[in-house]
Amino acid sequence: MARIGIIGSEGRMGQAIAEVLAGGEHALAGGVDRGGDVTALAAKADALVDFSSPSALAANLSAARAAGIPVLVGTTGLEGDHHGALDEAATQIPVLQTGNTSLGVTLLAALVKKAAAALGPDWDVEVLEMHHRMKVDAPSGTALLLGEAAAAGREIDLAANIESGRGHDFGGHTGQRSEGAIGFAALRGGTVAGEHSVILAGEQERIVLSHSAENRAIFARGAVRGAAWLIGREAGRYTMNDVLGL
Ligand SMILES: NC(=O)C1=CN([C@@H]2O[C@H](COP(=O)(O)OP(=O)(O)OC[C@H]3O[C@@H](n4cnc5c(N)ncnc54)[C@H](OP(=O)(O)O)[C@@H]3O)[C@@H](O)[C@H]2O)C=CC1
Ligand SMILES: O=C(O)C1=N[C@H](C(=O)O)C[C@H](O)C1
Repeated sequence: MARIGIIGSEGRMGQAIAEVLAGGEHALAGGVDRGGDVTALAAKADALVDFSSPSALAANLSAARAAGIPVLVGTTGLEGDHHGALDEAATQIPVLQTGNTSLGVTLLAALVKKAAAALGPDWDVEVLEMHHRMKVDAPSGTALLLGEAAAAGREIDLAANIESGRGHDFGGHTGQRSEGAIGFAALRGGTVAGEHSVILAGEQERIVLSHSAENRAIFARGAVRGAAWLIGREAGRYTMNDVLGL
């Protein structure tokens, strides 16, 4: 039995993770939110899960390092310096950061990579996502993860090939699609837990690979499984593929 500490415990994901812990084999070590003492939480936990805010990441990583325990970071909207901090922390403790902890999306990313590699650059790739009205970052972490998978399949750099926000300024004339681009579109509304589609559009045919999250329990179960799996591992950066043996 592992003791899991939740950062962002009063949030939507924090509450979903606490529910999974209440009905499962691992225990809740405690939780913190904005202004809480993450160092004290880390001292009584075997692993931390962080579903809070990018601005909290540095303090959360410091607390995990000081306690010598692993951390699974599910927070999205991370930028380059956040990934630098994750790499740095991973020299000392096991770290897993992912935009989506579900089994379904982890498998979907593997399928997208395979499809993009097999179809080649003549097939245009567009990533479409929809989430609830409260979501603050776009594109979603999952959309970026799927875009990375397509880019890896094509052996190109995602950052250099992103095309997003077409028409968002209502300018009207956006120009043609850039050759080889990986496009992103984000919709927000209602209570949608998470919808993602990767559209591969070729000449006269189209493949759509999709995932629908019916509720947050799928992310919460993956987060608990991932955090427990990290305990006792060597320092380093891990992925959900490692956890699931994919
Ligand atoms: N990887 C995955 O599988 C998934 C990732 N996510 C991501 O997880 C994150 C949280 O999502 P969600 O639960 O819906 O968001 P919520 O806004 O519901 O919850 C975030 C929680 O974090 C707290 N928080 C904010 N700042 C800090 C801080 N500095 N230190 C500690 N706690 C803080 C908030 O407190 P307060 O209200 O006081 O600000 C709130 O309780 C998002 O980035 C989301 O995209 C979501 C689902 C799945
Ligand atoms: O904020 C959310 O709700 C979600 N965030 C993650 C993301 O950004 O992809 C995962 C999931 O789609 C729900």
